[in-house]
Amino acid sequence: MAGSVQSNTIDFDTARLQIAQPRRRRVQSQTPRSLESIRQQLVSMLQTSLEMERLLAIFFQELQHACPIDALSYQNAPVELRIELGQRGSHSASYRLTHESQYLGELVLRRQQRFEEAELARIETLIGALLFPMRNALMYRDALRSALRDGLTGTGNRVAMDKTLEREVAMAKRHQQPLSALLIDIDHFKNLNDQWGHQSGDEALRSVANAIKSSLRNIDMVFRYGGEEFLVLLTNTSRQDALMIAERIRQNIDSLQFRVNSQNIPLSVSLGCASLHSDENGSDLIQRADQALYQAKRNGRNQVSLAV
Ligand SMILES: Nc1nc2c(ncn2[C@@H]2O[C@H](COP(=O)(O)OP(=O)(O)OP(=O)(O)O)[C@@H](O)[C@H]2O)c(=O)[nH]1
Repeated sequence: MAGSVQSNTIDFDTARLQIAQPRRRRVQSQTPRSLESIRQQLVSMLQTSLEMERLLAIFFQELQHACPIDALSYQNAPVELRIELGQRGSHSASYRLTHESQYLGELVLRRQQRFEEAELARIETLIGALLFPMRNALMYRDALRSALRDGLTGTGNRVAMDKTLEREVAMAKRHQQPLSALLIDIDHFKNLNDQWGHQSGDEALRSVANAIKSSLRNIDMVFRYGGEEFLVLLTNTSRQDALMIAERIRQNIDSLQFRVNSQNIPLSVSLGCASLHSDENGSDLIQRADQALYQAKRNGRNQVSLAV
């Protein structure tokens, strides 16, 4: 049987009205009491978290009492958020969620059977309860991300780095998986600043950060370690593989076309590469990567050095 798509837009202010007047006629003729009690239960459960993943899991679970669905997917491309719950179904109901001019994302509910009109009305009432917590979760996520991000390059900042390093070292030890670190430092960056100005230096930092990010898998993590230094954490990556990745980053930056006033400015980086030993902690790992980086600089720059 062919699937169907039913699309709707849910606006925050409309939803607010809906919450203020929950006994809408079209819903009342169905099962007003039970729907209202499901909604109240949902509202109180949604107050327990500011995490979008958790909110949608609660919504998915509570929605089943009002209208069985097989899958829920949420996507908010501008904030790079995508959450999938359950199995896919051939029929779907889509909702574009907004608050005034703020876009809150797209919600798609799927199941094997077609959605009835009365079911859509129940779903819409419950989505109304989801919008306030969803807006708060997006604000919380945004605040959290800015607190952990370097404003200039969009990479993780030192706070994020310290937290992640500790977590990844613990995970690597628990699962007995390799963990590698790359310390990357731009060569002769002071000259670039002195010759072309601080703003061009900032541009170069952004270009290098982007080149590092695009040389990696999504799960690898990039942090701004200092002024013109970056740290990359490579989960489940052996020493040999880390060396290969380091070399790829070096080449990608070496071949960057970085221009100031239509003049080509050569950019290169030196890299120190280290893999976690079983008896060391995160700062030991970084220290060995730093020593290797120092060696790469001493050996003439624009190269990778592997820690012992
Ligand atoms: N434009 C810009 N420059 C920065 C920033 N943070 C640090 N720097 C500069 O980065 C330069 C680092 O210089 P050095 O540590 O001497 O290193 P280098 O010139 O890259 O030399 P080597 O690392 O030995 O190749 C300094 O001039 C800092 O002022 C920043 O956010 N923006």
